[in-house]
Amino acid sequence: MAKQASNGENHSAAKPPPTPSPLRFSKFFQPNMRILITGGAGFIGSHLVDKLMENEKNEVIVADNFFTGSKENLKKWIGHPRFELIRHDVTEPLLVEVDQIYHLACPASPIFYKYNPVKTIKTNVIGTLNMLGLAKRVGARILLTSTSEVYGDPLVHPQNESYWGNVNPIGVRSCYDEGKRVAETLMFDYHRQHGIEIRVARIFNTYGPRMNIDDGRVVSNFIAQAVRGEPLTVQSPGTQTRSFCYVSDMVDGLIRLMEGENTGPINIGNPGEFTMIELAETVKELINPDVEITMVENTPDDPRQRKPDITKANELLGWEPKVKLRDGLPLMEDDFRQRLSKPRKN
Ligand SMILES: NC(=O)c1ccc[n+]([C@@H]2O[C@H](COP(=O)([O-])OP(=O)(O)OC[C@H]3O[C@@H](n4cnc5c(N)ncnc54)[C@H](O)[C@@H]3O)[C@@H](O)[C@H]2O)c1
Ligand SMILES: O=C(O)[C@H]1O[C@H](OP(=O)(O)OP(=O)(O)OC[C@H]2O[C@@H](n3ccc(=O)[nH]c3=O)[C@H](O)[C@@H]2O)[C@H](O)[C@@H](O)[C@@H]1O
Repeated sequence: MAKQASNGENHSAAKPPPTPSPLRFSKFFQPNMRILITGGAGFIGSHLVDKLMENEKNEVIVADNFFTGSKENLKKWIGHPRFELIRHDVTEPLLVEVDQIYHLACPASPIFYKYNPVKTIKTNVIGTLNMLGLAKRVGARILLTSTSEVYGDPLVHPQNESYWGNVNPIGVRSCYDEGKRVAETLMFDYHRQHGIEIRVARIFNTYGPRMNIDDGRVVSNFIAQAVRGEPLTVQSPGTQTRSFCYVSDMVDGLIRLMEGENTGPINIGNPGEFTMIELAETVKELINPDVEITMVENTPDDPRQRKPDITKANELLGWEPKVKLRDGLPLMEDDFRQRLSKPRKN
């Protein structure tokens, strides 16, 4: 019987996990790990694919509906014998035989998740139910990429995993933050009721190459604006804070969580905290000192502060972020300059 993971709380009612797929016992079985990544054509997902494909024992299957992701992000793997790409919407059931599921599928930028909020809810709830059903059928371990948005506009700072959050259930962000909260509930109910091996990561603002140029999130907006020579749009009041994690650190944390023995939820993020004005000033200094910083209107329910307490990730996964914001921004600038055809002036 597989060892039960722990989040430090009492889940003694958890049933043992179902036995793995009979294919694992077939005489043709290769000792490879077959891994499904939903949302693998997106920003974080495609970096996760790159890292998992480095291990020759891994076979990777990506299922993505290309709403915010693209084949371009995966072009180096298309045609590779250990890689498969499926156009699939997770709100529909998926029948594949896998050992692990990284469940990332969900639009992440506020402009995209608010574009079709009902679809965002369906993706979080029905999509997560479908992936849990798949995990149950084949005995796979499943990791959900939840979010710091489950803490809402937090009244506890920095946020640790035991904080239950301050979320508006009927606001314009609810499709995403309440959707992820239900997704977490489903994960733990499948764990307790069916013995599914689960992992829940609460990801804090992540940035890096391959973010959509017009993604709408703050780091990609400021870098695209600086490279184009346009004003950096700080949404008022500009004193709101975020903590930014470079994508390679994030991928390392997600893999450690999947491979470790703890269910989570575990915060994965970089505790370096910046106001949006500080971020704009840093981008201006590093990328284009000639651009202006302009104040624009904000959107409703924007969290006023956000910073992860990563004690748990540190103690349970031996994880901490390595890339500082000042080192990560130039790496992202290179990628944006290339895609925008705006080389550096010497
Ligand atoms: N980037 C961050 O700062 C951040 C922070 C917290 C949580 N997360 C979570 O991490 C995951 C990945 O985020 P990202 O930044 O890479 O976003 P992204 O938008 O780049 O990637 C999401 C991917 O999911 C796909 N997708 C969306 N709906 C789908 C559906 N119904 N069926 C199949 N595929 C679908 C998209 O096409 C895209 O490829 C998301 O679950 C997000 O909620 C990200
Ligand atoms: O990390 C998280 O948990 C969540 O964080 C983000 O949500 P948010 O922090 O609102 O991300 P942004 O849209 O990048 O906004 C960050 C801050 O920058 C500000 N902002 C945004 C864009 C801009 O051009 N200017 C600007 O000042 C916003 O008002 C906000 O205060 C992501 O979009 C979610 O996918 C993710 O789940």
